[in-house]
Amino acid sequence: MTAPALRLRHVRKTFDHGTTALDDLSLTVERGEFVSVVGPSGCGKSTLLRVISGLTRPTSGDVVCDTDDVGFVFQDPTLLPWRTVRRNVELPAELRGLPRSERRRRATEAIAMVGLEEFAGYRPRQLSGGMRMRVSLARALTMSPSLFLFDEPFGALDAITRERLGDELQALYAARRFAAVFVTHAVSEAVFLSSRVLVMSPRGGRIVADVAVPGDFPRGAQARYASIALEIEGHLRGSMS
Ligand SMILES: Nc1ncnc2c1ncn2[C@@H]1O[C@H](COP(=O)(O)OP(=O)(O)OP(=O)(O)O)[C@@H](O)[C@H]1O
Repeated sequence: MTAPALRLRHVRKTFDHGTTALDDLSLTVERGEFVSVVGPSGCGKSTLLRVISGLTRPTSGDVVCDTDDVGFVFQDPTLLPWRTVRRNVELPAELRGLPRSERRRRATEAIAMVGLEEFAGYRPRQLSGGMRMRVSLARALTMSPSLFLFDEPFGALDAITRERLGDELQALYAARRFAAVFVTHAVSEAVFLSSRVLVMSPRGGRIVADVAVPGDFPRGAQARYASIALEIEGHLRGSMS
């Protein structure tokens, strides 16, 4: 049996002033599994991603994750403004010391995957918000990580761009089958993209529901409105009452 992409066992994170952001949280994400995490603001979603990535140490519990094989995509695309699209996308390969020809090959492939071939020579300020997010996605794709961590990646975009990027991300997932932990406030987005949706409680950072989403990938647009979304909304409301 292959090892899962990620395993958390009884993870607790309590900050110095006493807030418990994660409380006895256990989670396994299998290879190739796309898991979304929804929950109200302040429930611990970002802390969960920080603990998984090793940026924050848990107060107790274990995290098993190969952090060298993880790609990050945040709400803020965090591009270097003085670099072109191509040079931004090349950055992870450059940091790993890959030869120039290999960096270029990987960047070309990743830029094509997000449909930005014509913009490879542009600087970030010349791009729209959606295009900058595509660059951020391409940058994460260059090292072909087996696990992606997404922190509200489409949260700052307008509704149409958000949907389009959701479609593109799903097409990438259908082709590459990486594992993912995708944090979002949007239940319809979570249902559309995921094989499983976790609902976190507003206080105390616990998982209160773990809902499998049926349906093969790629899915049609109507999958955003599947009845399972109502069930998840119900869990969310229940956790907040
Ligand atoms: N570095 C920190 N020091 C102290 N408290 C923190 C720190 N980071 C987060 N917290 C607290 O932990 C709790 C969970 O925060 P977290 O940012 O993980 O929530 P979230 O679900 O990602 O919120 P949002 O959806 O608004 O981004 C909050 O009460 C927050 O105030």
